[in-house]
Amino acid sequence: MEGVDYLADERKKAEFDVNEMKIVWAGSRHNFELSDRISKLVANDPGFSKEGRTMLPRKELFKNTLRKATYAWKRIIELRLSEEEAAKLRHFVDEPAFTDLHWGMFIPAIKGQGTDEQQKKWLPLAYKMQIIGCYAQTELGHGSNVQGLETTATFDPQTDEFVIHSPTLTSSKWWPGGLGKVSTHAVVYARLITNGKDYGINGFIVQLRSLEDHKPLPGVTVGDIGLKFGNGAYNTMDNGVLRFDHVRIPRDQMLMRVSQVTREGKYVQSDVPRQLLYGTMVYVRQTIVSDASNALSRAVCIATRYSAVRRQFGSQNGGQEIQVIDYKTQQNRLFPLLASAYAFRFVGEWLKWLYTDVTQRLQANDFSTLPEAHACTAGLKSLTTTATADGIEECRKLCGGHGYLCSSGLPELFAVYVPACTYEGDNTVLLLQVARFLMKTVSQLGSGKKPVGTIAYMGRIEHLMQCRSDVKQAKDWLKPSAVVEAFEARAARMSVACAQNLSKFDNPEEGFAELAADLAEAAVAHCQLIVVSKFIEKLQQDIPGEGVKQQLEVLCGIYYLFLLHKHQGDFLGTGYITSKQASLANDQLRALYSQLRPNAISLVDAFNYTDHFLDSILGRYDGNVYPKLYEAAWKDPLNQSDIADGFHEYIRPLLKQQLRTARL
Ligand SMILES: CCCCCCCC/C=C\CCCCCCCCCCCC(=O)SCCNC(=O)CCNC(=O)[C@H](O)C(C)(C)COP(=O)(O)OP(=O)(O)OC[C@H]1O[C@@H](n2cnc3c(N)ncnc32)[C@H](O)[C@@H]1OP(=O)(O)O
Ligand SMILES: Cc1cc2nc3c(=O)[nH]c(=O)nc-3n(C[C@H](O)[C@H](O)[C@H](O)COP(=O)(O)OP(=O)(O)OC[C@H]3O[C@@H](n4cnc5c(N)ncnc54)[C@H](O)[C@@H]3O)c2cc1C
Repeated sequence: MEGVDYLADERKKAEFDVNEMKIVWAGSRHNFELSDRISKLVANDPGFSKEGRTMLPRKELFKNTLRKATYAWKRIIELRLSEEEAAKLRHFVDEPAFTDLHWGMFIPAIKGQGTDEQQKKWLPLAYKMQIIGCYAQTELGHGSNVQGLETTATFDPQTDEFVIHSPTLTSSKWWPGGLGKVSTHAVVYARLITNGKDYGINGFIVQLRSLEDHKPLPGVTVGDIGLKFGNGAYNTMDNGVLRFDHVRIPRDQMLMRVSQVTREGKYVQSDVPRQLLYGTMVYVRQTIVSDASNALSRAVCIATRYSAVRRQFGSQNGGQEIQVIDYKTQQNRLFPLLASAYAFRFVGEWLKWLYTDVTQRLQANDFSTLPEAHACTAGLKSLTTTATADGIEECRKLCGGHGYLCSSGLPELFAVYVPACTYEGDNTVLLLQVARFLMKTVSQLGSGKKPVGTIAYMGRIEHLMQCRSDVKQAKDWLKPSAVVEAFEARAARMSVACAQNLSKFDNPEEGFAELAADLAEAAVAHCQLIVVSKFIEKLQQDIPGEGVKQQLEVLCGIYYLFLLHKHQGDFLGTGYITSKQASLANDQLRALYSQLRPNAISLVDAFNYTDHFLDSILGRYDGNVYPKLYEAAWKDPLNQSDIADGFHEYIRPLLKQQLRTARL
């Protein structure tokens, strides 16, 4: 029945002010109002309908995305939306498109690596979308190893140009989003060669297609790399392949903030660190951390609502069966994911602050916090995307058979999300970057250099190496100081153990390669400590709204106690807790699940997602799942006729043959 709220009883159980929680989730009242307004604007516009998306063949799917992306741009202009509003609109349109890379990487690369003059020339064109750009770094043969890229940019002093060339098959650019069929320009990363000397990787703005007829320019071979994982999903994006045959560009299209080549061909290194060339990746990794909470909360919202609607077993005297959300096993799989969505939200907010801070420092030529910013963005990108991709898949399983239907929204969400574990840095490769940072920190402990920021705990290494948990009863695990010390001691001990093992090798690089798996685990421990600490710090702020803070405390407790339970081998193995204390942590975790249960539906309502954005029958706000599932099945193209196409060709002869056999 339309108009009935099947989750109304669940909503009545809430012990907190949901509207205030919506503001906490959004980060501020301003953000809430902005998201609320723009998400409704998109949901109510038929131009942004998602109907039938997963059924479309690739060419139609792609054309439909072009239509939507350009329609979004038209609306942005007509409504005179600000940059912030436009970004929100693209987010709620909810379909990966070339515009993600244009706004998300091409423009930031020019901003971060271009000189003032270059920014003045290129940014106005890009902001008006008079040129469309992508970020062409990865090649067929190399992605993670940026120093191993093979494309060359050789300076020709005769003509004052760079010659961009793909010398081998493996040097073909491969993967850039928006490249395959749309971009007119790219920031291309290539080896800079001048006066016969190779100066390593640099960025260059290269025009690829004519602005008149969109044909590839002479010397440019460009196309799409082919179908990717899942129905619909990331196939809306034209990830591309690109080869250059001695393509000439003016010298001033080398991005020259980090280093320059003079008219005479002299290479000049600025006094900014070379790592700034990687600045766009730091920026995007930070946005990916914020996006993790979007994707995970979306899956959790679907699984939580459906778990309250779905009933199995336990009917007493002909009454209703039990809601599956009341099974402790369901809670133990679902509630830590709900808690993780909130945890990633808050660590994402903090990381945004850290990124803004490092950017301001860089502008003032203070490069001191760059290594920490790199370690935090790399590590948290790895941690949150791994947990989110795994979490979306767990949510699908939490919805039983119906989770496997595309109409649940979960298969497509997973297919779109899972490459986040690979793009913008493979998650293992990124953890090893964090491990290098940790090993460097440990090796400098005796030097008098005081560790600061997220690594400050290493400054208390002597205490952290020998302290023991003083937890005596389950509720002691609710004390923030007990928890932070536990996570600090675990992270510090794992790092120190790695450093001690590394010192046994004559060649440190050989040692690092041999111990890589342990090092990656130490990096995970460090990153989990950051997430836990930032959640606890959030709770120390003034949080208005009846019961809001209490709910966040429950979620925070679930987040860290679940981690403690899952990784208890680390906590026990490093000797910080006893098996009795581990068992008390588990008792407390179960108690928190019971506290969370009546609030579960309202905690996912606080994400304030429209049904359009969720695009899931199982996650509908009103919980009216079964009639809508039934209705959706009949919309499948297979059900357009009672007799399937192919019946006469294949099934009928088979049945006839069986009839003949039966007669024999
Ligand atoms: C129903 C469902 C529908 C749903 C629809 C949903 C629709 C949603 C819509 C949109 C979704 C939004 C999601 C976002 C969209 C994102 C789009 C995808 C974009 C992807 C783009 C890319 O992938 S671009 C390519 C990225 N490539 C990489 O990341 C490569 C990884 N490799 C590296 O980063 C590095 O090379 C390395 C870190 C591995 C280092 O290598 P190496 O050891 O060789 O080091 P170097 O010699 O180069 O340098 C060593 C030195 O530098 C320090 N360092 C390294 N990196 C950095 C850095 N970034 N910043 C600062 N410093 C750095 C390093 O620590 C070393 O320092 P030392 O002091 O010398 O130790
Ligand atoms: C959907 C999608 C969109 C993308 N968009 C873009 C884009 O717009 N622009 C762009 O330039 N690129 C893009 N990429 C490319 C992406 O950035 C790379 O795929 C990514 O950086 C991983 O590199 P790789 O493919 O070389 O993986 P590899 O490095 O080949 O990884 C393969 C395996 O080797 C392991 N491995 C590699 N090195 C090490 C090591 N040192 N130690 C231990 N293990 C190691 C990895 O953990 C992994 O298991 C995109 C990729 C995808 C999937």
